Amino acid sequence: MTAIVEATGLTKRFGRVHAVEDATFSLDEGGIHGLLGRNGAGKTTMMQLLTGQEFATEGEARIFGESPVENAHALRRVCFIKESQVYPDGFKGKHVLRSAPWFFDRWDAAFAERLVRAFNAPLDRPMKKMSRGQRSAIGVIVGLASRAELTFLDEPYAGLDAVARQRFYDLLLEDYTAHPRTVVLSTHLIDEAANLLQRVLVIDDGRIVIDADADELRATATTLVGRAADVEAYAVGREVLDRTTLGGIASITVAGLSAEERRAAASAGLEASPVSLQGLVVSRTGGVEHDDATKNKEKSA
Ligand SMILES: Nc1ncnc2c1ncn2[C@@H]1O[C@H](COP(=O)(O)OP(=O)(O)OP(=O)(O)O)[C@@H](O)[C@H]1O
Repeated sequence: MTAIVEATGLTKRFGRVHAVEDATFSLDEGGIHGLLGRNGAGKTTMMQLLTGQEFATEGEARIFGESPVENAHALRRVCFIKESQVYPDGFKGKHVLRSAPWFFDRWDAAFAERLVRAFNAPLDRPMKKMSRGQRSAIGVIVGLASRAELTFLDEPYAGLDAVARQRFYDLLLEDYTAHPRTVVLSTHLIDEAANLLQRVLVIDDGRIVIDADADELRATATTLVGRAADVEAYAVGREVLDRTTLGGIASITVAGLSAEERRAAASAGLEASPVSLQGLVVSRTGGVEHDDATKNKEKSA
C-alpha cells in the first residue's frame, strides 16, 4: 500500500495556541477515514496543513509523497470542502457547479445533477442568500462529484438535517464503492458516520490520541447493559471508559473482555452489546458532543 497522506512531527502554533502538535501518522491509499475530535481540537488546521493552506510551524505534511505547499500538481488531485468556504460575490449555486470542472479533472457533471436533485439544492440562489443547510448541500455535491483522488470533507454536512445527512452517507458509500478513492471526513456526529469509517484518527488538543482501524478499535472494548445495581456491582475495580444510566438500566463500556470475563458478566445478568465508537472517543477526549438518541439506538440494537 502507498501512503497518500503523511504527517511527520507536524506542528502548527498560532502564537501560544498549539492547534496541531507533533502529529505523526500516515493514511494508505483508498478508504473512508475519520478525523474526529472536540471543538477546537485541531481538525480544520490539520486539513489546512495537509492541503497546503497553512504553513507548518514544525514538521512535515506530504500528500502523494510530496509537500502540498504551492504544489499545483498535487493539489489538482485534491478536493477540500469546508463549512466556512468563501465564494466570490454574486456567485450562485449554478456558478459553483459550472466552475468545478476547472478544478477537478474527474468531475462528473451527470452525478452532480443527480446530487442536486437528491439534496434539493437551489442552484439559482446566490450562495450568500442560501440557508446553512443549502450551502452545506452545495459543498457535499462538489465534494462527491469531484471524485478527487484525495477528498477532505471538514464537517461538510453541519447544516444538513437528519434525512439529508443519511442521504449523504448512502451516496458517499455508493459512489465510493463504484469509484474507490481516499476520503478524510471530520465530524462530531461520530456514531452516525461510524459504519462508514475504516480508519479513525482522533485529535485532542492538537495531538493525535487514537490512530486505529475502526473495527480493531471497537474490539478493544465491550459495552455491558443491565440493571443499574448489577452494572455498578460489576464495575467495581474496573476501568470504565464510558457510562450511561437511564432509569433503572445502566450501561458501561470496559476495556476488552476475555471469554471468561464475558461469561462472568452474563451470569451477573449483564448483556454484551456492540461498543459505540463515539463512547470510546469520548472516553479518550473527555467529552465529544453526544448524540444520545443515536447512542441509545446503537446500544439497544
Ligand atoms: N488563524 C488562527 N489564529 C489563532 N488561533 C487559531 C487560528 N486557527 C485556529 N486557531 C485555534 O487553533 C485551535 C484548533 O482550531 P481548529 O479550527 O483546527 O479546530 P477544529 O477541531 O476544526 O474545531 P471545530 O470542531 O470547532 O471546527 C483552536 O484553539 C483555534 O482557536
